[in-house]
Amino acid sequence: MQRHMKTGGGGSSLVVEDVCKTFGHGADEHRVIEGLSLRVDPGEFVCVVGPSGAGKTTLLRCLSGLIRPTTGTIRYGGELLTRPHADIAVVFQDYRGSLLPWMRVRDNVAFPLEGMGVKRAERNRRAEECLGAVGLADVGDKYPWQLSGGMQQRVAIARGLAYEAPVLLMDEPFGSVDAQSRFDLEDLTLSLRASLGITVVLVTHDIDEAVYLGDRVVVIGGRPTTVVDNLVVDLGADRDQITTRADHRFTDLRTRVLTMIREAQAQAQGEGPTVRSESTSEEPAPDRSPGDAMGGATGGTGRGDGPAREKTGRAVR
Ligand SMILES: Nc1ncnc2c1ncn2[C@@H]1O[C@H](COP(=O)(O)OP(=O)(O)OP(=O)(O)O)[C@@H](O)[C@H]1O
Repeated sequence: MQRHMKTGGGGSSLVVEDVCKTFGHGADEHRVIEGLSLRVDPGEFVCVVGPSGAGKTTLLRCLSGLIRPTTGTIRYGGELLTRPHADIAVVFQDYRGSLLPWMRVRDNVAFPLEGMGVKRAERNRRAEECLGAVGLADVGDKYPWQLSGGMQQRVAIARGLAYEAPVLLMDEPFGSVDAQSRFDLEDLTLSLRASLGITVVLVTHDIDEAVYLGDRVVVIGGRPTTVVDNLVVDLGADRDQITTRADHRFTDLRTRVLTMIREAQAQAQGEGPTVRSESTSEEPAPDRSPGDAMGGATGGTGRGDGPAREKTGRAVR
């Protein structure tokens, strides 16, 4: 792996505090997210799961600075995030919509750097380096349509890495590829994270994927959406598609997350119990630190350093 690639490590903390996001106005107003708080510390790998339409992409777009919350704040390194930040790169959902078919692969990877004022020689150097990092050192001269779906998604990841940003946001990045490519891309992401020390926030529909990849799994849901739970994944740093997925701790966590999502779905449909997050309570318990109240990893990032436990935000009935 390209250990000399620059990323600046995991950057700074991302802190989401009491965020609401509403679309539309008047009769068309739709409050998607309400009172959502979350903290991601440098170097963490946090997966966000929730029912379809819960607002996962909306949350990620807020974290990227592409859209702003209606109320509440998002801070990066203590500073209010009001626009895209050089430290935060995004890999979008569908490579087919994000790669430009008339551009060679190398130019696709280098393209966003042009707008950042990076000189051509440096753009090409970074593109080649990032293509090497995703195992595509020899395809720079090809066009995206000459590559398989899995390879195209690797190109999209290489483009995210080319920013050399310490924080990588990924929106359902493997949703469009076949199952085997998905496993390969998951392992690629884990090894990039380990070698570059970056912070990753990944949104996925796939609960198994979230548990396999994450140091933490943040479950969102409800109506409007908030944080339902925040689970530490105690599976250690070395994960393997066969043995990790067969581990009883993996299956236990998957069952817990799936149960919570089903409850959140039922509640959103007006059938189930009210699911309310302690971590997003307007009045955090007095014995909690602000970090705890925000669903953060205060007292450790939870990277395989203890038994699976709910840090904050337990579902309460
Ligand atoms: N720009 C927008 N204008 C109006 N409504 C929007 C906009 N973006 C998202 N929404 C609405 O916000 C809600 C959440 O959408 P979002 O795509 O964030 O959910 P999601 O959890 O990512 O969904 P999925 O899992 O199906 O991809 C949906 O009801 C969607 O229609």
